[in-house]
Amino acid sequence: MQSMPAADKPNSSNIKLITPLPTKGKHPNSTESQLLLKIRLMNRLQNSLEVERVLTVFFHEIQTHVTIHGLNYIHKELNINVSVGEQSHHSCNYRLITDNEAVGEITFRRQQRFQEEELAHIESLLGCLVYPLRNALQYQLAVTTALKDALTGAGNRIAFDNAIKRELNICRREKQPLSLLMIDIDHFKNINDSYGHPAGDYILKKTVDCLQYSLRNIDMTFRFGGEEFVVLLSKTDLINAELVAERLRQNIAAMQCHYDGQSIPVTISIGTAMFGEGDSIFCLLERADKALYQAKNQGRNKVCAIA
Ligand SMILES: Nc1nc2c(ncn2[C@@H]2O[C@H](COP(=O)(O)OP(=O)(O)OP(=O)(O)O)[C@@H](O)[C@H]2O)c(=O)[nH]1
Repeated sequence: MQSMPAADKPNSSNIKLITPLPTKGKHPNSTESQLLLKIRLMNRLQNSLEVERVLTVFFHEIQTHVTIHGLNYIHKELNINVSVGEQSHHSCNYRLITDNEAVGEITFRRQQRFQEEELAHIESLLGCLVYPLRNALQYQLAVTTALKDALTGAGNRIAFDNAIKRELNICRREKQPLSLLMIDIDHFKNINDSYGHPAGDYILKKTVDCLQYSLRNIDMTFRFGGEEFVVLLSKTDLINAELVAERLRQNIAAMQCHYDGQSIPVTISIGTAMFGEGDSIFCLLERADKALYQAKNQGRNKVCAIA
């Protein structure tokens, strides 16, 4: 593990020093007690493959040796940001690297300034965190990848099946509306035929980027098949779903797509449906599909809804 040393702010008094583990008659800072402490910590850290859980365990364990009020962890590439405890005035941060692999950045916060002895203790305990954290990151990456469409980055069918079950439960329990958009790129075969398959792939990616950019963070986009996508709009009734669908339609039509020096016009058709009482997932999808069929029949680049 390599670490980037702390950047701390001006001191205040009343510094709480490290409280080592009680040991049987030995000096707490002896190598043996340090080793036991690390073994215990590593055992605890290896109990989970969830990044947040690993960090929470580390936060609670480290607290018994060094006073820490808050911990923040960031992995930019994986878009992970975890905070445990409270924000405080003084901080020290470390960049974690193992086997040439970046494992993110961790910041410890507290109200009093960190002392050199404490920083050394934190650094030595961080050595126990790096591998369990790396394993948790790899697990999270594997799970996320398994639920994504490799080409576009949208959720795949497995992700959709999971999401719709979860959203339906929430919608029933909280008596909130739930709407679904079935989206299809118009004349996509012509795009492939006229500009080539790689251009078609590029359009699929651009379309998903534009859909996601145009939606709220909580809305979910899934690739259903070839050039067909589904958007789940939680807590959204049919009227608002139509407004969202119309915004998506307009944004896609205004999207600039250039491939190999050629400009490619793209439009989508959208079928909209809302989950009703006693509805099944199958019925909801069927209504959205019917609405999409109507949009195609009405000349494409259209939004249709079925209540
Ligand atoms: N480039 C590319 N093309 C794909 C992919 N998956 C499916 N397709 C193509 O998408 C096209 C879909 O064509 P159709 O189902 O006839 O639909 P369409 O041409 O969009 O016509 P309408 O939906 O009626 O407007 C087919 O030519 C498929 O080969 C993919 O991952 N990449």
